[in-house]
Amino acid sequence: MVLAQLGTSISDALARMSKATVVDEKVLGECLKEITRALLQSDVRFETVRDVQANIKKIVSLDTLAAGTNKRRIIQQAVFSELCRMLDPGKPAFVPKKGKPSVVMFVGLQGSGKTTTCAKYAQYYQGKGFKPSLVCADTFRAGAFDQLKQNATKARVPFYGSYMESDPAKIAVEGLERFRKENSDLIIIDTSGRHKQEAALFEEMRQVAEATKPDLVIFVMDGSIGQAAFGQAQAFKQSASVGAVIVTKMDGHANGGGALSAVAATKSPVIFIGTGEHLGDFDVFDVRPFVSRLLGMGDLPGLIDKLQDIIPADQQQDLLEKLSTFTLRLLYEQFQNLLKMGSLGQVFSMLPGFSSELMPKGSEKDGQAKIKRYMTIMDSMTDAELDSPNPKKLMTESRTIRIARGSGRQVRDVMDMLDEYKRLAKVMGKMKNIKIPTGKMSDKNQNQTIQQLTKALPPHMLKQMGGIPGLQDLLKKMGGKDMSQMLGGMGLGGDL
Ligand SMILES: Nc1nc2c(ncn2[C@@H]2O[C@H](COP(=O)(O)OP(=O)(O)OP(=O)(O)O)[C@@H](O)[C@H]2O)c(=O)[nH]1
Repeated sequence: MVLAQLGTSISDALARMSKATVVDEKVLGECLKEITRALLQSDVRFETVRDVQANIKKIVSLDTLAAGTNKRRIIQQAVFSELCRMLDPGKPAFVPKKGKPSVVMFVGLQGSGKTTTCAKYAQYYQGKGFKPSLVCADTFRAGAFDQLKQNATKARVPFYGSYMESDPAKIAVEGLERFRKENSDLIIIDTSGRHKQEAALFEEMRQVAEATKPDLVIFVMDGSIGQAAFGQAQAFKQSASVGAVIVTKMDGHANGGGALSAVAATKSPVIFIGTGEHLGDFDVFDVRPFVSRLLGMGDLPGLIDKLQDIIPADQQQDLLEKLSTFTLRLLYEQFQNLLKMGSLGQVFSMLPGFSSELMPKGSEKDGQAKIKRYMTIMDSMTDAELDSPNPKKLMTESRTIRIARGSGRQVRDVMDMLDEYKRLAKVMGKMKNIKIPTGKMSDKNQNQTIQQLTKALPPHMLKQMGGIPGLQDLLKKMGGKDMSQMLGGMGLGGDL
């Protein structure tokens, strides 16, 4: 089962339970059965699923819950915290520090996505202000150096390698020396892979590690192997003092839930997940926000991070000002920003309860197609239409027919697009006035902000965010961010 489906199945089970008039043992039992089934279908190990189920039952002892307690909320929280526990090995990994030279060595089987991931990792840290560099110590696979070179060039990161030298440890040391001289603060070493775990691979890894003394060894693993991840992660951990894991190909048909929980069971921290072939298809793996997204509860801090990567800081203010008149052109620009982000689903899934109409879970491709369709329609509009503060009013029958013809779509499609715009503009209008005070918030400030948010947010979104306690939690996490900046950056505050 693809991860998005796992999340949907679990949230569906919780939603069905929420609809029951009374939550009794039978309703709880049904809900747990569905959750168990979803986890097993996602290839999570049987023992883990059994523990999750037992722990939820332990937390939610219906008999002992006082009358009047919100049983649904307690069950939801229990599911949330059990999923977090399942994925959290409770051990943080080494984190490179800017300006302080670190060496990170990548290991993994052939085809796991190691070389691609080295470049993604370099690009990620470059975006955080580091000076990364890449060394190709893979002398086993012909073409490995060229591939790394290509990726490094794309990421604009300096690289080192050799077509002639056959000793990987020697190349690694030469690369280290070169980049230390150039003041790189994050030297990333890509090593050879093999088709299977074998002595020669481990011996080579040992030699490279001995010669370069890495601060961190990252094991890269293909997420589609599901439960088999347990054995693989265990073997690498023992042979190469692996300090962290990156699970790749979490975008495809991967039994990602299985791989992640299996890795966590070896007590190895997963630090990133690969979600596609492009360099930007790379997400920090942080258990709580991840589970939150999985259950459709959103990950706003993650979203802010992603947005800040995409919309340069100097354009954010500009965007805010433009927001005061939310025109179709602005919506068009925001769609462009979204498409630039590569996998749209990643971004949308970070929005709490984001419109099931525009971007249903598991159907991100359809959502993307819809956005492109809307953009084609807007391409057939005149400047006056795009810049109008009230395009619906402007839209006569003849204009609508002209736009439909021009874009090769039906009149109905044009109307759909305008409805979507209206819906987004309405929420945007409410959002832009909400200011979250910077710095530490006083209780009074926090209460005021919560009151504003409660009024502005659509009721179902508020519910999905966990009501007022959920908002309080969110504000704490956000510190001093401005709500309109956060949502406005998307141009899509809409039926979030
Ligand atoms: N869909 C998807 N494909 C990925 C991801 N990461 C890597 N790939 C693809 O997986 C294939 C193998 O990736 P490589 O980076 O060449 O693998 P490698 O582990 O370095 O292979 P060796 O150098 O032979 O050991 C390539 O086609 C990548 O584009 C990911 O997160 N998602």
